[in-house]
Amino acid sequence: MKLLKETLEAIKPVDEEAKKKAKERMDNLTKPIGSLGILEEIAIKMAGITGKVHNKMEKRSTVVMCADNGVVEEGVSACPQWFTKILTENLTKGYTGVSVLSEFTNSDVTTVDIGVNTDIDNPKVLNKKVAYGTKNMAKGPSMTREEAIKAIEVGIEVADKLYSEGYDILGTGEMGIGNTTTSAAVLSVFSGLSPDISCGKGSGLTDEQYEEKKNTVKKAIEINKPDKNDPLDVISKVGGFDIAGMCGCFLSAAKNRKPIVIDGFISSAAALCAVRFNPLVKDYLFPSHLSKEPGAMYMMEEIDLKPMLNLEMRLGEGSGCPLAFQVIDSALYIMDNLATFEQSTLDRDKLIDIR
Ligand SMILES: Cc1cc2ncn([C@H]3O[C@H](COP(=O)(O)O)[C@@H](O)[C@H]3O)c2cc1C
Ligand SMILES: O=C(O)c1cccnc1
Repeated sequence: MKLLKETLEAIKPVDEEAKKKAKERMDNLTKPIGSLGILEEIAIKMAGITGKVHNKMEKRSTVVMCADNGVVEEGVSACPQWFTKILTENLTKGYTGVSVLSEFTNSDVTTVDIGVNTDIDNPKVLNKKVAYGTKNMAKGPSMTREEAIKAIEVGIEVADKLYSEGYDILGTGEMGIGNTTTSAAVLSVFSGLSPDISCGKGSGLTDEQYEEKKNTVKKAIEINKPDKNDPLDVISKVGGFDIAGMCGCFLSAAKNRKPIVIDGFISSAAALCAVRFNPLVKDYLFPSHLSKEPGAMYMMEEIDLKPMLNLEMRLGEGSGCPLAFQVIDSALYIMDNLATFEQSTLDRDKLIDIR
């Protein structure tokens, strides 16, 4: 609990003065004011985080938290549970979507076993196992409160270490069969939305299985009665080790005054938990894309953030993060390189601000 407590206490607001200076420069670049939309917002937000108008995000990694979910025994995923272990190992071999996109975008993947239900003997997988999978949340809490704290602290430790090694920006991803079910439960608890709305078909379900998935989430919430005002209670009762670990990464980013990227539905569930721990965390988060999982839109609304892309992706793994790194690079490059009105010998006063 010490690390979590210290981390939460160390989170401070972003640098508003730097944001103001960044906005002034952005509005003085040769373009109609606000015309580069979210790219402008990204560059200004980054200034608030780093305290500098000009920024470069050269060293980047997507941290993939891998864990099994006991709720899989309710038949909430079409995929067998053992897929988790194989897919976790595949992350280190370059066989997954996030691996390929990371290679393409010159970024790393950090694979963490935070709770896969079998041992993984692979030096490229960080062994941070809290337990061999969670319990079935449809029958009782996913994990103990102590395990939830431990898993969040694993996430804080992993991200703290990466930032201290010189990573400029991190992304968050996951691997764990059944984790769209836990994420839907987290969303329903915090938002009050019915599981009929928060649940999607995840990696694929028949209509009949989909109905069962909704019933399972309803049952999990009914049995456990998570307290929406206590994120630790929500994570331990209806969350997963992957969600807890990613939540820890978000908290670490805010503590270290570093940027961090949200991927899809599951990563957003973890971001929502982090924001509920401390609302200041939001200013350190960059949502990459709007997942096609239907609950993703509500997740974004709940966190109150706007994703930068909509590519109708629904893969998870952190696959949106390497793409977001490219968009962020573009935004920062604009800030550095677009000519000012003065350089362009144009008169800014002739423009009308329609934002
Ligand atoms: C081959 C394959 C690769 C994946 N990569 C990510 N996921 C995604 O699907 C899983 C969640 O979906 P559900 O809740 O329906 O089980 C997670 O592992 C997530 O990362 C995958 C799923 C599959 C099948
Ligand atoms: O958006 C996601 O993260 C997602 C959606 C479906 C399946 N797995 C992950």
